[in-house]
Amino acid sequence: MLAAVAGLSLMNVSGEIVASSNPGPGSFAVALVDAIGTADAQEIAGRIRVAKPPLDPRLYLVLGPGEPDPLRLVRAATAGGVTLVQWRDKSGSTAEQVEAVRALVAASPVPVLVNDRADVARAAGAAGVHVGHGDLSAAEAREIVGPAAIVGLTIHSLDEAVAADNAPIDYASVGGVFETHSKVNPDPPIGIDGFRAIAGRLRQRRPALPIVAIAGITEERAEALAAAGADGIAVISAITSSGEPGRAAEALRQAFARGQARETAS
Ligand SMILES: Cc1ncc(COP(=O)(O)OP(=O)(O)O)c(N)n1
Ligand SMILES: Cc1nc(C(=O)O)sc1CCOP(=O)(O)O
Ligand SMILES: [Mg+2]
Repeated sequence: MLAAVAGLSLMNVSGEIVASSNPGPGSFAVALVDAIGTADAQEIAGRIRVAKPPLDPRLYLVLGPGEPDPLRLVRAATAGGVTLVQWRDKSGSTAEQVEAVRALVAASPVPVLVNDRADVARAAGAAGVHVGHGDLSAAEAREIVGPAAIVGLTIHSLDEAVAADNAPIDYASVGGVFETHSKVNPDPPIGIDGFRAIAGRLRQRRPALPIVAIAGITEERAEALAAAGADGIAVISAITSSGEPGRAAEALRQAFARGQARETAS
């Protein structure tokens, strides 16, 4: 697969280089063969344009090996409206994580990201990786997963927002907005006002960066966060503990859409 992509990229970029010198129709083919034969690897690499998987962060489900049937959960939740999935395994071996993520990628109709482990994301063919304070930096994660992958970054404070100004990321996740029982969050919840302040600082420098909110998000809070300008909500328990993941996802999506409508109207 990689060899096929490399070969096609070499052909495409060589074709662009030759076309830019306006050769006549009779000499294009010869010039193309010459360009391929003398191609400079660095120049080709620098000219390749890569398409990222589309990122729709509206309803982001985070789940891990504690779920009794992760694939079934993801199928139901995505049918209900989950737009992005993250595998978050804080203790499994590398081999276990790669196996789990490969299965998830095959089962999920939406992009799957891997928490913390850029190496696992790459090995398992995931769409990208999510990192936070104390993990690989965003730049290090990007080095591993490459330019076509999605890299997400947790932001817990205004200082972290400032530090992220030049980080090579595709979205930021701001939290912990409310108290959560799904992980130990040492800092007090930032609340909706804290979310607004951090999102505002991130958007000063990067107005187009998608920003999701995380921690303790329920249906009611989903609406309030959308109205406060969130591009998405990331949840664990609101879906995994609901008993009906498809319905829970639908309700969260509807609540989020109501909040977005309020934001647009204001
Ligand atoms: C979408 C999303 N947002 C935040 C986090 C938390 O990341 P991090 O701070 O690195 O903590 P761990 O999840 O690694 O314990 C996340 N995973 N996903
Ligand atoms: C994985 C994670 N990160 C958080 C952060 O604040 O950085 S909160 C969190 C768990 C969110 O789970 P729930 O939706 O059940 O509260
Ligand atoms: Mg992490």
